[in-house]
Amino acid sequence: MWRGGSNTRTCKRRFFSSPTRSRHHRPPYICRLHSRGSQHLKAMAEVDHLAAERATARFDVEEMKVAWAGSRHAVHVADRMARLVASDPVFRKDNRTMLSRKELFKDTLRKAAHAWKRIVELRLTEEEADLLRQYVDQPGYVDLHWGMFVPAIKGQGTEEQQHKWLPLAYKFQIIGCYAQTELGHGSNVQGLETTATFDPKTDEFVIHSPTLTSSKWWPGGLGKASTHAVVYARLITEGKDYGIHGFIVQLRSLEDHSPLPGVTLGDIGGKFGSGAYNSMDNGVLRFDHVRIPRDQMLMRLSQVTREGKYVHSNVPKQLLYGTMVYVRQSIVADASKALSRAVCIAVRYSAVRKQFGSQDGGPETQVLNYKTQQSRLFPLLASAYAFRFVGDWLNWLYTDVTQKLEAKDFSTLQEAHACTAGLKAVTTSVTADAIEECRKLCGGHGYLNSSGLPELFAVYVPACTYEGDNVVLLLQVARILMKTVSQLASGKQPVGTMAYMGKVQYLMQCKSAVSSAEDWLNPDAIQEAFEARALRMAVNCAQNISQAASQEEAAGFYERSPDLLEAAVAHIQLIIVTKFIEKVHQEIPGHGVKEQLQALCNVYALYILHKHLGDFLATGCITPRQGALANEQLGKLYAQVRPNAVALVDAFNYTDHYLGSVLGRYDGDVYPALYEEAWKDPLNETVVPEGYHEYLRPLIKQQQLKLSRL
Ligand SMILES: CC/C=C\C/C=C\C/C=C\C/C=C\CC/C=C/C(=O)SCCNC(=O)CCNC(=O)[C@H](O)C(C)(C)COP(=O)(O)OP(=O)(O)OC[C@H]1O[C@@H](n2cnc3c(N)ncnc32)[C@H](O)[C@@H]1OP(=O)(O)O
Ligand SMILES: Cc1cc2nc3c(=O)[nH]c(=O)nc-3n(C[C@H](O)[C@H](O)[C@H](O)COP(=O)(O)OP(=O)(O)OC[C@H]3O[C@@H](n4cnc5c(N)ncnc54)[C@H](O)[C@@H]3O)c2cc1C
Repeated sequence: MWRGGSNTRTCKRRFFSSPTRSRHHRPPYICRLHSRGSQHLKAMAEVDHLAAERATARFDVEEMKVAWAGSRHAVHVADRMARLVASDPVFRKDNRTMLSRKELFKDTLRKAAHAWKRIVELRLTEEEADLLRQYVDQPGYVDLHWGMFVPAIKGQGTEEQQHKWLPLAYKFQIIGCYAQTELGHGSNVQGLETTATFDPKTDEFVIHSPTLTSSKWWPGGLGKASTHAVVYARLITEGKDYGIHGFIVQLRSLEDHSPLPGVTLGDIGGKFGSGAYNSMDNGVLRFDHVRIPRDQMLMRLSQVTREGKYVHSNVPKQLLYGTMVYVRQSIVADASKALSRAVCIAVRYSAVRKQFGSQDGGPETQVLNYKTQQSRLFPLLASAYAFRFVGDWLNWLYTDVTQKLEAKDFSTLQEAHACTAGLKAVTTSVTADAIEECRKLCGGHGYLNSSGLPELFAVYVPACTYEGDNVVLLLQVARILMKTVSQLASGKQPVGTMAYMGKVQYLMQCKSAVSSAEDWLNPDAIQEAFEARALRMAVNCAQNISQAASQEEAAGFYERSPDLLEAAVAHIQLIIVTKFIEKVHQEIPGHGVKEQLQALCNVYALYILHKHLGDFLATGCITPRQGALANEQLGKLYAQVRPNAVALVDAFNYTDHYLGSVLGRYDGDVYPALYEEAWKDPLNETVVPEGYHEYLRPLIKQQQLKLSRL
């Protein structure tokens, strides 16, 4: 009966109804856990398997938390919001990868509604509410509502339009998304096909999808949740096409959520990975001559009059792309969060995990002590800090540019575009690769969903594509670099992050003075090498483009685009290194904090130098011997980081709930957690699997019969 009987009865039922039998069949460790109950679990949680690691830290972790978060206030608020989420059962997420798409989506709606309820009940500030949503940690329509719909109206709507629409959005009386990308075009915004044709007879725009490829495709929150969208379409009036503009369009009834007449919409289907980004309803949308009032065109930058006359305000057209610039800078800030989560898991687990080295019966070696593990992991730890600080700086730049734009000063628009596009591209590419590297650093267990790493990777990796494909964005940076190089001859001094190019005479011929490994600890030596490499790569590209005299400049750019990509990366890496060096030069309170950040800054810079040694050598910035010295110094820095590694990831201040990883647990008690987690899998709900009677038993019986006939 037990073995051959119903296989749908659950283990849980059996365990409680027949303890003797269940104990016999249940894995021994689980029996022990259950018999001792929560008291035993609590006692286990009090054991800190990483205590010895924490004791070796040579700096004040609490002060490092402040340096990471930006202020004592930021640590405090983040702490409070993280705990609020972690202690609320509605925000449970450990079962997420086992939910079907429909269950996952409903769970997302539930969490979003509950988060909103808590935000209102507790009267949370905007800062607190943003953090609460971050710690809920499940992509959903609210990200696009707050992250793109509201900013698009703020940035491109007139005062009047903001007055009308923002209060509705703030109170969730409407839910909005950002509908730009189409089936046929994403990167090429100017190639979008949806039309918005003005009809002066009725004072309306007619929104239409003329082709299959003009179907809106990808917008998050569109598929099932949004009632409204900011739709990007070609504005046509008086028979003329004025290019892409934004329009607020209602999609669904506010009574029963059904699509409005002429609107066809739905979800575009399952995406990469289990759980992961499948909580988001990325959607498809088609319009069949849908009419909207004229005042639903976002009219801050340009207007259409009652008579149908097109009027463009005296502002750069690129302001239309403002929402993307805003989100790109947020994505840079987000990169350090995703990367630090992965690194936190990999560092803690590497300190717990032991392999080899106990021939004489002594303890095995912690894998974190292997030099190869350190050389793969510590640069990622350093990158997490580097991205954090460059993200803070980018946020400052964005705020500064926004204030200048308000005052009709457009001089820094190009700088904002180059920095947001380039940093978005580099930080997301590195982070996506780093999460996968952290998975490998955790060996086999990293491949389990319960490690948290597969889901983190699957959620994160589309960041390399959305908000601008990374290659397309780097080519934008390259174009600006080429423009800057070409202006050098005319004596125009570059500004902002391009200012170093003004030292062209010096940087084109300078030779590094480094003569010992320690010399690479000098920030001036690092800065000079990175500046010379970036400038020489850009100038080489510019020369190669202009030398192809038979070609148009655009054709030369096209031909040289792989090299241009590398020049853009070099320029962006220089910005990251520079901002890290500037951060370390500041006053940083707390015992040993500055020293640790100094070490991480050097790790970051010398790791990039080592990894891209070819660039540095090919451009003649340093000699092979100096390259070898940099690598020698890097090894010494890893040894310096080693005793501080666990404390450096503790400084991220992540709760176990937010990390969502049995390998990254704060207490390092990894093995019981892994073991317990396995038994939660739906496959383990029955001892005999579904399908046994259909497929396994007949197979085995058939073979037994054959054997018995022999
Ligand atoms: C929702 C997020 C919430 C919170 C954020 C927090 C964290 C984020 C976490 C998760 C994100 C969650 C979900 C993701 C949602 C994703 C949304 C999307 O993907 S929306 C769609 C995004 N689409 C794109 O990014 C398209 C990319 N393409 C472009 O931007 C343009 O087509 C491109 C710049 C490539 C080309 O533009 P084009 O007009 O064709 O011109 P050209 O290259 O010739 O340039 C002309 C001129 O303009 C300058 N320029 C270009 N862009 C900008 C800009 N943005 N700002 C300023 N200036 C710009 C360019 O340099 C050139 O100048 P010159 O004439 O040479 O001087
Ligand atoms: C998870 C996710 C969420 C999204 N959310 C939204 C949303 O909310 N709203 C929205 O409007 N959109 C959204 N998007 C769409 C996203 O913005 C686009 O997918 C993105 O801009 C890339 O465009 P594409 O898909 O057209 O890529 P393509 O441009 O077709 O890229 C394909 C390949 O061509 C290469 N390529 C393209 N152009 C060039 C060039 N000029 N030079 C060299 N190589 C080139 C790219 O590097 C890439 O390798 C989302 C996408 C994803 C994946």
